[in-house]
Amino acid sequence: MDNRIITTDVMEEDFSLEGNLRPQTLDEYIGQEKTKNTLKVYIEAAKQRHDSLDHVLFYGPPGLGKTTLSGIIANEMGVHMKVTSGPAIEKPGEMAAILNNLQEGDILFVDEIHRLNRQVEEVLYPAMEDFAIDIMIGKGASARSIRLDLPKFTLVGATTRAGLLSAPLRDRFGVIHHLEFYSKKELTTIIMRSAQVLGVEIDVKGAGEIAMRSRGTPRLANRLLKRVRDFAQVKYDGRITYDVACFALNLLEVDQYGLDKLDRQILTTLIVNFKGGPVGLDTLAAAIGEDSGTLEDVYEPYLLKNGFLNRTPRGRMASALAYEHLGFPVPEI
Ligand SMILES: Nc1ncnc2c1ncn2[C@@H]1O[C@H](COP(=O)(O)OP(=O)(O)OP(=O)(O)O)[C@@H](O)[C@H]1O
Ligand SMILES: [Mg+2]
Repeated sequence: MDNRIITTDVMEEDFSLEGNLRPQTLDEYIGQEKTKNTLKVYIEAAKQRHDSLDHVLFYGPPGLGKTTLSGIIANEMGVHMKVTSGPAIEKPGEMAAILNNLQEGDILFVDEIHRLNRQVEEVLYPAMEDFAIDIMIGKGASARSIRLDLPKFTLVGATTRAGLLSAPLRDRFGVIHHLEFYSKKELTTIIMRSAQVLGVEIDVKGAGEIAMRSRGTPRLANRLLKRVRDFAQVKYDGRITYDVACFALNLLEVDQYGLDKLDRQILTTLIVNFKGGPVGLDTLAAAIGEDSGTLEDVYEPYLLKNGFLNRTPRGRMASALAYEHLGFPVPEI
């Protein structure tokens, strides 16, 4: 169970937040400029032609705004959005029913689209390409397939693992966008906006401090903001300043780089027990009492991306930055 405050998974407390904090229009959506600008053009063009939008695929790490963007597209196009997810649809018939119930121009949002099973996925091929589904009627020798026309709809797919998407499915998306981690400046703007929505007083330095520790991820920025707000309310006068943000985030043990206790434990173990590595994934996982899959998928990516950890053919190694950040002397090479 991943119950760290810095998890990018959706936590229960996020639900009450996500509704109001989700931007509704492209102009309210902060960052991802390239994606935003191209989407703007496609939406405008489709609207001028009174046509539906091309199928869109968003991929990138959790909590960066894929679901949010999909909602914005529906909003800007003035159409309905039906939401489902890869693991939720088990049978081809279920997918056919969903498609059949769409109206002209509607958006079908499929989250975790890489988790659709093969047969369900195959229903999507003709649906995306020809706006039709093939349905089998009858049994045995008299079985035949009939083609059912669908309204022209837009499929918006989201995935955190683009590599797991099959080629035939990927090729049917006209527009593919990779969402990037947000800069500190963008996250600061997002936090200022969220604070306004929540009715919390905050200054730019306070927002900046939360932004710096949010791992480039808006979901996390909003969650940390909410936690810091609680401290501000109980321990201070309710206003979030730099000092209040530092105080609260230090108590939550989320440091200047957004690393938490477990991240630091991984690096410390690597440095102290294994002389900085290289050490195999399994050995390191056993030393910190975690399973190696979780270590690899959940904890490692952020450490790798930010240069605390290096992956070599002989195993994991702590970087000079890791030594410095944790206050160990950097070894001579
Ligand atoms: N560009 C943005 N500006 C402001 N807030 C944002 C932005 N992107 C995301 N958020 C906020 O971050 C939260 C998470 O976004 P969202 O649910 O869209 O992420 P996601 O990429 O779909 O994540 P997952 O992969 O876990 O489904 C939302 O509550 C939303 O309010
Ligand atoms: Mg989502």
